[in-house]
Amino acid sequence: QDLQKPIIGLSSTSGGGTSTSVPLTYVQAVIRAGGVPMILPITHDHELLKRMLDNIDALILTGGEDVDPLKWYGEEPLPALGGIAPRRDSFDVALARLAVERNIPLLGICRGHQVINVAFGGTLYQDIPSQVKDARVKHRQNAAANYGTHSIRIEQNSLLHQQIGTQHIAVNSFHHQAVKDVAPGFKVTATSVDGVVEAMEKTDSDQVYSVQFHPEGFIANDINTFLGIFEYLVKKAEQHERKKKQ
Ligand SMILES: N[C@@H](CCC(=O)NCCCC(=O)O)C(=O)O
Repeated sequence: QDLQKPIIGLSSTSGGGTSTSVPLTYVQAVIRAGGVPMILPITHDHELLKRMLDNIDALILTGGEDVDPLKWYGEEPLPALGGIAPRRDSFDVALARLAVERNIPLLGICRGHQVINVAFGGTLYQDIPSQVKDARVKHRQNAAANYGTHSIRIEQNSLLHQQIGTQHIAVNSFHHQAVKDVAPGFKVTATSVDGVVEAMEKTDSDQVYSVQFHPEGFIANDINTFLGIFEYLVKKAEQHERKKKQ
């Protein structure tokens, strides 16, 4: 059949409960990669959630607030924990679990990377500087999103390696939390020199993957080094769309 451009769902943030929004950089990156962006507003209505997933061909969990440690990985909040968004946590975790259950291609970015890890049983460092021994890399950069400030090393033949074609590159960095215990069924595919997890993928799937950095920040500024991360998702979304039509 004639395939239309696949619809890529983007999890939104609620702006304190009075709005639903996604940074424009995610929208621009999806369009550049050949997809149609669709913002998914936060809801706890399971029927609404399912209808949203019926109408997308892939899902991106976007960046934002810290994840509630007590609710999602059983830790008391440390003084260095940042702002949390409980309603968003529940929404994002439900989206991640339903997407995997329904074989919908899934990409997590920054917070989204961390949400995928806790959604499937992993834990987080609540604050890298106060918790990671030898934390000697600045993970909250004071530089534009289109500029890479620290390097990462990528596992050979990982999805990320296939998507961007290199095993060593500088990335942007806007986070103070990180994956600690990797969720069962996932593997680490990139790290920074201080051992912080910078990318993961599901071991029994080729369409569930996540990155701690922000590839969209480069793409929206016409730097296409990381465009392959989004183009791969769009390709998987096209396959999902084709299967839905069969
Ligand atoms: N709160 C977490 C995740 C940080 C994060 O997602 N940063 C990006 C915010 C901008 C955006 O919405 O993309 C942490 O600090 O580790």
